[in-house]
Amino acid sequence: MPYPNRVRLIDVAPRDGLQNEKQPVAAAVKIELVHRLQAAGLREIEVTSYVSPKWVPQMADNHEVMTGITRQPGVRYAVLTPNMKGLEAALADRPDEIVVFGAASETFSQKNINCSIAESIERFAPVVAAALQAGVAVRGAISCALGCPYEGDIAPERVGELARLMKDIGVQRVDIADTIGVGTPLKVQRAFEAALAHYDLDHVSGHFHDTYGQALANTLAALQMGVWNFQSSVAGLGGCPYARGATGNVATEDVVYLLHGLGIDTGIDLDALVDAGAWISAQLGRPTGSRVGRALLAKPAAAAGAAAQGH
Ligand SMILES: CC(C)(COP(=O)([O-])OP(=O)([O-])OC[C@H]1O[C@@H](n2cnc3c(N)ncnc32)[C@H](O)[C@@H]1OP(=O)([O-])[O-])[C@@H](O)C(=O)NCCC(=O)NCCSC(=O)C[C@@](C)(O)CC(=O)[O-]
Repeated sequence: MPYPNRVRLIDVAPRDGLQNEKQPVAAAVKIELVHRLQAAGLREIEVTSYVSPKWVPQMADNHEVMTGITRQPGVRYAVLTPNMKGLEAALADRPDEIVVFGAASETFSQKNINCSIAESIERFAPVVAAALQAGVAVRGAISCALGCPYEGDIAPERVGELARLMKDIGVQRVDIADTIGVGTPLKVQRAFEAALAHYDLDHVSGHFHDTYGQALANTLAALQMGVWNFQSSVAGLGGCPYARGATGNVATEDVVYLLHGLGIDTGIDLDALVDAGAWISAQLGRPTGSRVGRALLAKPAAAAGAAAQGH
């Protein structure tokens, strides 16, 4: 299959990227990060999550962040909601999309949201119905789709089964999430084949962590299947607090460089994105986790500009 002509990227840094930070990150910094991402051309941003602050204290400022951003027309702002309590608080802050997050692994489901997979679907059903009723789009994350920190290998059938359950309760699109970055292209292919039995190509996306350095190869494998929606995190920030050993998401800068090199349109200004990645990394007191970011920041301006165009 030829590569898609365009790819839609969802930057998850403000949520997935910052939920795992040991140090507190001010709401003003999160808001500024969202502004920088939208200025760089991101049209979908995962802003925060409405989860229990006892479980993830880093997202306790969800209301402040969601109400503090200056929204740009054409940008979709998404938030995570695990239950009705989260949904009710989220709806008051007017997200464009909510994300329910399940897992293809029973153990991870218990560790992350304190219930079984079957219970999670029961819990999500009224959340999905109420969001759709309110005119808010619904996405579903299938965590541990390519492997689990507690159970090891995950059979593609389990990904397909969760996709089916999500489809049945009205989830409009699903993310195939490699929570701990153990996937390889063959696993990606099998997991997507399983999900594509229930969702079409326009309604599946890839969410790859880069723990084993496979995330770009996995992105390419999904692209070769026609997948054109991906999640990534500027500066490679990220990780799940309930996934032992998980490191950052693939860096948005690295994915954009790959895509532009393939001649695929993203609508993203790579230089502005690299600046955003350098800025948030400076706020966190460390260098950017993006290889492309590091390379372009080290180059003289003219050469960096050419590289940004994929030459
Ligand atoms: C789902 C629960 C709440 C169950 O947790 P629980 O302890 O079973 O829930 P509960 O209903 O018994 O409530 C416990 C307390 O939390 C409160 N509470 C309950 N719900 C909420 C809420 N929505 N907002 C605010 N507060 C809430 C509730 O009011 C109560 O407060 P108390 O009475 O003790 O004072 C908990 O397990 C939880 O919040 N988990 C979230 C974990 C999380 O955010 N993980 C990271 C995101 S997933 C991820 O990163 C993976 C992903 C998506 O990126 C894809 C990938 O890479 O794989």
